[in-house]
Amino acid sequence: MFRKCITTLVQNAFCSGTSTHIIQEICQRSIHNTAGFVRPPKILITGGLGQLGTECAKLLRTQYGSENVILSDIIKPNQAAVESGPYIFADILDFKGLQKIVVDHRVDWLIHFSALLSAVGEQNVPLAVRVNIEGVHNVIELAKQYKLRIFVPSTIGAFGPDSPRNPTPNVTIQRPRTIYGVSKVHAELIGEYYYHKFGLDFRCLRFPGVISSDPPGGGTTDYAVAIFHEALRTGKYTCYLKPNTRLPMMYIEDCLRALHEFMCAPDDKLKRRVYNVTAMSFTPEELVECLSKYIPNLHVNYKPDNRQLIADSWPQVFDDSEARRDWNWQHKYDLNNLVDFMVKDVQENYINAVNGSDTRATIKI
Ligand SMILES: NC(=O)C1=CN([C@@H]2O[C@H](COP(=O)(O)OP(=O)(O)OC[C@H]3O[C@@H](n4cnc5c(N)ncnc54)[C@H](O)[C@@H]3O)[C@@H](O)[C@H]2O)C=CC1
Ligand SMILES: CC(=O)[C@H](N)C(=O)O
Repeated sequence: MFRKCITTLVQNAFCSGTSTHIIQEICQRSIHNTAGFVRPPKILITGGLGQLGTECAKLLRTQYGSENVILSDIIKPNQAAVESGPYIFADILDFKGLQKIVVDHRVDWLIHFSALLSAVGEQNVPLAVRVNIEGVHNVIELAKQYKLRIFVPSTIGAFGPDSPRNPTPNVTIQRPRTIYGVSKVHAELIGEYYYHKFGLDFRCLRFPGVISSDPPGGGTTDYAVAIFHEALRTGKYTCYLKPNTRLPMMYIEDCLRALHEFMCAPDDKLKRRVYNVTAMSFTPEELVECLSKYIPNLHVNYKPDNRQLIADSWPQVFDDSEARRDWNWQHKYDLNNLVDFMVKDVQENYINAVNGSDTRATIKI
């Protein structure tokens, strides 16, 4: 089906004189074997039951078919995850186990989401070293051996107190002070090294705080998700960052579209293997002001904890002009429509589904 579709698209594109970049894009998104057979890529997502993985699988399954996107993690999936497509156990620290999956499922693309985020990483440094550094060694080596295209996300957390913070360009001083940041700089550099040394098709985007209604995994930017759940449930929220802490952020839909567009971008468009991407920057008090339009009596107080130190060392405004220039990255969501979408999503899928009306704040939708 996909093969037919691609062939027709390519033929139509040629017949109608469609520009070569569309033909190139179609070709980038499909796999050719020696007989010229065209099929969709088989994609393995590691850490697939986390905040980004589940949504990423949904997007890629609509593009390439459910059976072509394999979700993996070390945690027990819920019913929805099992029903939505293939799910398998894969521990990122088990090289042979990963090797078997790649071979058995004839994987072409690897999207590597397994990680310990910034706040939980500080609480268990040895585990963060293993999962975030050893895990990256495993997937990079695997991708080299089996000639996979590999995506590894990096983060604003790959910068530190010596980096310029407003704006933070693509190439500048990094020197992060969290194990999470150190592990992400390591991933960026080893990926670039494998690209130059072995021709590995390594692709990496540095994401800002990603906002979705799914529970976040223990990062410094989590307040921007938690506030929706708490405020819509109780009308109150206690924020662990100071009200004026500015951080770059992005709505999940933009984040995953960036990932997909970047994975499909023709190689000759990419001047780097690692790009900054972002959509907006805001502070907790700016988010609260926006959210107050939906929850007029919203009460937020501020009790900064050790995540404040981390946030104070991160970029405030992220410069993603190189991604915009090279592969035409464009965000869609700003603060206002992000809040609009989040309020509806959390209200419909979490609050209404779980709570009785007595515990809910008064919402104006
Ligand atoms: N969520 C965000 O705001 C941002 C995320 N990122 C990156 O995106 C990736 C995904 O992030 P999230 O989904 O938010 O993280 P998450 O914490 O929600 O999910 C990470 C997943 O990794 C899995 N994992 C842990 N140890 C593992 C192991 N030994 N083997 C296999 N899987 C294991 C966990 O079970 C979890 O499901 C991470 O690499 C993160 O650094 C980058 C920037 C921002
Ligand atoms: C920005 C990130 O990488 C993540 N959300 C975190 O706060 O650790």
